[in-house]
Amino acid sequence: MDVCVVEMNHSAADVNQKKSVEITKDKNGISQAILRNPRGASARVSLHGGQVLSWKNERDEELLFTSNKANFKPPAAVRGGIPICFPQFGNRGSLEQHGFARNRTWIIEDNPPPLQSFADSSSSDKAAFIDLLLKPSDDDLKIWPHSFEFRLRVLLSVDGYLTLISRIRNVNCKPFSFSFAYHTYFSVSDISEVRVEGLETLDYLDNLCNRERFTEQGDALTFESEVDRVYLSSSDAVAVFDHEKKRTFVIKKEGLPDIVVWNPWEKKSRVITDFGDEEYKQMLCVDAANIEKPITLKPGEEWTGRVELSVTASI
Ligand SMILES: O=P(O)(O)OC[C@H]1O[C@H](O)[C@H](O)[C@@H](O)[C@@H]1O
Repeated sequence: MDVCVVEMNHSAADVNQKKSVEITKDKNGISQAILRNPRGASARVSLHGGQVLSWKNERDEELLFTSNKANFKPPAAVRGGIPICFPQFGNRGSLEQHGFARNRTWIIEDNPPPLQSFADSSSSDKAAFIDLLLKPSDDDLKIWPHSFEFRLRVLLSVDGYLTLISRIRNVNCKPFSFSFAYHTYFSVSDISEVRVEGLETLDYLDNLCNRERFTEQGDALTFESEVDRVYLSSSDAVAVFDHEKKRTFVIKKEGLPDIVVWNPWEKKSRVITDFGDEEYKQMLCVDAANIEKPITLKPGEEWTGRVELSVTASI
């Protein structure tokens, strides 16, 4: 990777914060922010899509999946990491699949409006973080005629937790509605060794059955074929257990009632051009999302949706 260090101009008078964030360019010339914590964990966020492309623990192990066939050149969406789905999820609307936010170039915002502080480990005081901003272009307004400001903070805590906080403000003179997802590709050892807990007894919409509504019957979700579901109104914590890697991901969320679970399995993999045939084994998407009931913002209103990802060793 070609690295070109650019001086940041954070107004926050926090020297440690400045040291822990480096702005570089990738080999396609796209700016990216590298966040580091004192224990050696890191995260990499591309301005293309405002997309987290890497999250590593303190042993330098990658925790997110990115396809070997991913296309990193804009305006293609990058297959892996954490694409942002906004203002549409999937093909539930007239826009391109998953909306346009993941295909746009975001900017770094040096002085965003203050965020409410969180009392937990993701407190910005001790973390490395970057603030990004997306506003619609004139062309965007032609396909989605709603002025918005989308602020994304990506934050790596001292514990290595990765937190994404999205704030979407209506700066228009009429209301608008949108759907949203943090489309998170977790790296797993082998999908057949993975189970997801926290979804039991929930209703879900099955995208493989025309979004028909079913109720989850199992104690845990395991994988033997393609899964593409939107679990509705889940609790605010869901866990992904990876037996082989002895690793557990915990997804905690606020303002995001739904959870999408997706693995394309073998047959679907073959028709996705930026995805290797066998790569489905190494990934699982578990998205904190708001899909079933779109969010409506009146003029001047702001919505916040937050996800915190952590990883622990499991026995
Ligand atoms: O191929 P993409 O546009 O990135 O979408 C990848 C997947 O995203 C979500 O998980 C949807 O539920 C799936 O139906 C879709 O296949």
